[in-house]
Amino acid sequence: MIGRDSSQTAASMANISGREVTKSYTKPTTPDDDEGLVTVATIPNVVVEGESHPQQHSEWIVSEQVTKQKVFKAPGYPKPIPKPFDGDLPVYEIKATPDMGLGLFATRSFSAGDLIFAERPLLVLPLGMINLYDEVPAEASNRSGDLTYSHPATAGPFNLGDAEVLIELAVSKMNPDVSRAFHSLDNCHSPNDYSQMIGIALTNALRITNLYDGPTYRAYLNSYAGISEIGSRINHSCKPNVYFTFDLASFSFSFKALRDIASGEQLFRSYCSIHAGRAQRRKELADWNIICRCASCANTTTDSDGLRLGCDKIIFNAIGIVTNSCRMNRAAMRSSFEYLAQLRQELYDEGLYTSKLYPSLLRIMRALCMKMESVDKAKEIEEEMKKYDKINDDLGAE
Ligand SMILES: C[S@@+](CC[C@H](N)C(=O)[O-])C[C@H]1O[C@@H](n2cnc3c(N)ncnc32)[C@H](O)[C@@H]1O
Repeated sequence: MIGRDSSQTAASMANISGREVTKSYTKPTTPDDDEGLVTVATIPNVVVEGESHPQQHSEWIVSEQVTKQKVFKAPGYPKPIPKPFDGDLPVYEIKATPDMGLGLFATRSFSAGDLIFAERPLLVLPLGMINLYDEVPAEASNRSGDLTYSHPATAGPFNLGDAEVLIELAVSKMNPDVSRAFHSLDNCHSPNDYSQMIGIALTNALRITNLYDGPTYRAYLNSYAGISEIGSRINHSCKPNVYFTFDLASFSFSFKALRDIASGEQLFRSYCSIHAGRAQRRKELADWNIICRCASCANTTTDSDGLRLGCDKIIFNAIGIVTNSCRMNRAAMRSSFEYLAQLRQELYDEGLYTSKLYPSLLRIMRALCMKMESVDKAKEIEEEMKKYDKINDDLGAE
C-alpha cells in the first residue's frame, strides 16, 4: 500500500462553480496553475436531448483536466446512451442468489454480441485512487517505480484519505435517488479495513480501459473506473457470459452478450484474468472475498489450466497443423475438422471464446466445410465467426 502524510494535502477548497467542485489536492506551483487540482465534474455537462432521467449523469472525479477534454472532444459528445433493440422494455432483473448476494438475470434471450443494456456510471474515479497496486501485470509496465499510482500532474500519489473526501464530495453532488443507489451497493470489505465509501468503490469498480490520464503506455496504471447502479450487480464467473465496453461520447458502459444467453440465465462477467490458471484466479478473486465455484473452477485439470494459459498458442498451432496439410483427401479433411471442432468445444467449455484467435479457428473450420461441401454447416460457423469478429473488435477497440 502506498500512503502520503495527509498534512501534505492542502485543505479542501470546495469551490462550487456551476456543475463542478474543485478540491485542492496539492498546492499549485503557481497561482494560475491548475495542476494538482482534482475536479468533481458532472458529465455530461449539459442535458442530452431525449435523456431527462436524473440518473443519466455521472459524477466524475477527474485528476487531469486534459483527460476531461478528451471526453468533451470525443466525436459526437454528448451522445445519448445507446438503447438495446427492445428500447425501454426491461431485459434483466435484479434478484437474490443463494450464494452471491444480489445478481442480474436475463429476462429474454440474447445472441452473442447483442447489447443487453447501457448505463452511465453513478461515479467515475481514477482507479489508482482506491486500488493501490501492489502487483502490476507484466504486460502493463516493466518500468521501475510503476508499482504505485502517482497523480500524473503532481509529485505524490493519492492516499485513501484523499479518496474518501473526494468520493464523499462526489456523492454529495448526486440527487437523493442517485445517492441512495450508490449507498445501497454491495461492500465486501470489513469496516476495520476500509470506510464504507472506499469499500463500495473497491467492491464495484469496473475498469474503463479507454479512459486514462497521461500517455498511452501508462494507460493501465492511470485508468479510470466506473461504479454503476445495474452493471455493478453482475457477479463473477471464470466462464463469463457478458463483457462491457465504455463509450466516451455518451460516457456510458455497454454490457453485451459474450455468448448466446437464454432467458432466465444469470449474467456474469469475469473479475479476474481469464487466461490465468485456477490458483492465480483464486488469488485475484480474494479481493472480493470470492471463492469461485463456477464449472471451470470446480472441474480444473492440468489440461484445462494449460488451455487457459496457452490458449492463443494452442489455437495457432492447431490452425498451423491443418493449413500445412493443404493437399488433403476427404477423410483427412474430416478428421482435421473434427480435431478443430473438439478444440472449439474445449474452448467453449472453458469460456475462452474471447481469445483473439477464436474467429481464426472458426474461419479455418468454415473453409474445411466449404471444401467438404457442407454448406449449411459452413453458414452456421460463418454466423458465429461474424459475431466473434465483432466482439473481438469491441474488446480490441477499448
Ligand atoms: C460487484 S458485487 C456484485 C453484486 C453483489 N452480489 C450484490 O449483491 O450487489 C461483488 C460481490 O458479489 C459477490 N460475488 C460476486 N461473484 C461471486 C461469486 N462467483 N461467488 C460468490 N460471491 C460472488 C461477492 O460478495 C463480491 O464481493
